Amino acid sequence: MFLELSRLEVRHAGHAQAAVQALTLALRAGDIGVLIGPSGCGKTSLLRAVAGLTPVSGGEIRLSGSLVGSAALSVPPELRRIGMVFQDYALFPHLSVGRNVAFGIHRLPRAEQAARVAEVLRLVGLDGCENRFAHELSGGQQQRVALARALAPRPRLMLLDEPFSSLDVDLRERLAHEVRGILKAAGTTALLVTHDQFEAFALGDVIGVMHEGQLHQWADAYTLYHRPATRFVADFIGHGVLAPATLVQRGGHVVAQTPLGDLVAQTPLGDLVAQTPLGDSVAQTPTPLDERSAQTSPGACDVLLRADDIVHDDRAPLQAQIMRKSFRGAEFLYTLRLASGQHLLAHVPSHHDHALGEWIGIRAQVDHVVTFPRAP
Ligand SMILES: Nc1ncnc2c1ncn2[C@@H]1O[C@H](COP(=O)(O)OP(=O)(O)OP(=O)(O)O)[C@@H](O)[C@H]1O
Repeated sequence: MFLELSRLEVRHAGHAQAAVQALTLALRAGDIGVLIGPSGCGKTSLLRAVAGLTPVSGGEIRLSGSLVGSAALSVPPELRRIGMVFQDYALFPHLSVGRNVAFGIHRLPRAEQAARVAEVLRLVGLDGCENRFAHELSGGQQQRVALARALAPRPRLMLLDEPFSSLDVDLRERLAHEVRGILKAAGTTALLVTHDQFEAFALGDVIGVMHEGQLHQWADAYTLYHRPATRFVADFIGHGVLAPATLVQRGGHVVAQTPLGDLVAQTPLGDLVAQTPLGDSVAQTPTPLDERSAQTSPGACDVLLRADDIVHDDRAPLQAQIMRKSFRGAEFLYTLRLASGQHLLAHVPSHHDHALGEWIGIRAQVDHVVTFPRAP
């Protein structure tokens, strides 16, 4: 592993609670890790600790196997060979693009500097822009210059803190894909912070969901979405609701009795099978992390029903009333209410444009049945 954080703790003066608490993760060389979570969950504190800009109060940070940060030892930021890109790109507006990019390599001989500047500008798709001024460039171009500047000294790790948040939505998504391509082409290991899950999905090989200083899950996007390890991850990633259900033993199976009918587990502690009108499909339960995690033993539980799990079907006997709808281009996100009062979310193709208050037929088509202990 290239970057290893073991039980990392970061405390800020005047705060009783640590901003980062006993956080452990590992990132392989060449991989892009993304940290995501609500405002104040400790993402920036973690990134700054890795950079050496904020002291570590407990645990360890290792780069390539060497200890660079702990409560007892802190390798200065300039010796960690880490490149950083921030939200506001912080370019020098009165300097040319070339001089901005050369900022971190001014000790190199001039010819080498110029060659490296040209090389990284080519990498970010701005070849030949050396003599333009930073203030003449668009926001997206400026952010690519910031990336080129951070890459120029050949850092062994890149840290990016909300690098796209000052850009408009369209540009953000395009740039997220571009930046992934650039980091991969440069072969750089990177850790990026964002609060936007689409950005995280577009960029990350591995994604960490943080909440109140703790890492709830560190996994690829598919696993986070389909096998959330905690209620918080289930709620934070994607659209869905946690609905009350009861797990009962029936035959050799555990059955989740849900507001949308029975979902059947193959074995008491094994994978779950969703019985759907299209046939049974095998689903997996999350890997339990701790007491907040998946429930597969009989009793009251909450089952995760994603907006994609609820299918609108005029012939379905189960009816739900449309409480709210938001147009998302190809589909609507409907907020529905069952006669029991239970709310659900459903993605429905946008040609099914029903009125608010209308009752529509729905059924469950659950590929991954995920259950958690009932909330107190
Ligand atoms: N320099 C500081 N001094 C004191 N407290 C701080 C400092 N920086 C952050 N904190 C506190 O630490 C906690 C985590 O903040 P942090 O900025 O790491 O979160 P974040 O997830 O990056 O948030 P955001 O998405 O809003 O940037 C917050 O409670 C914050 O108030």
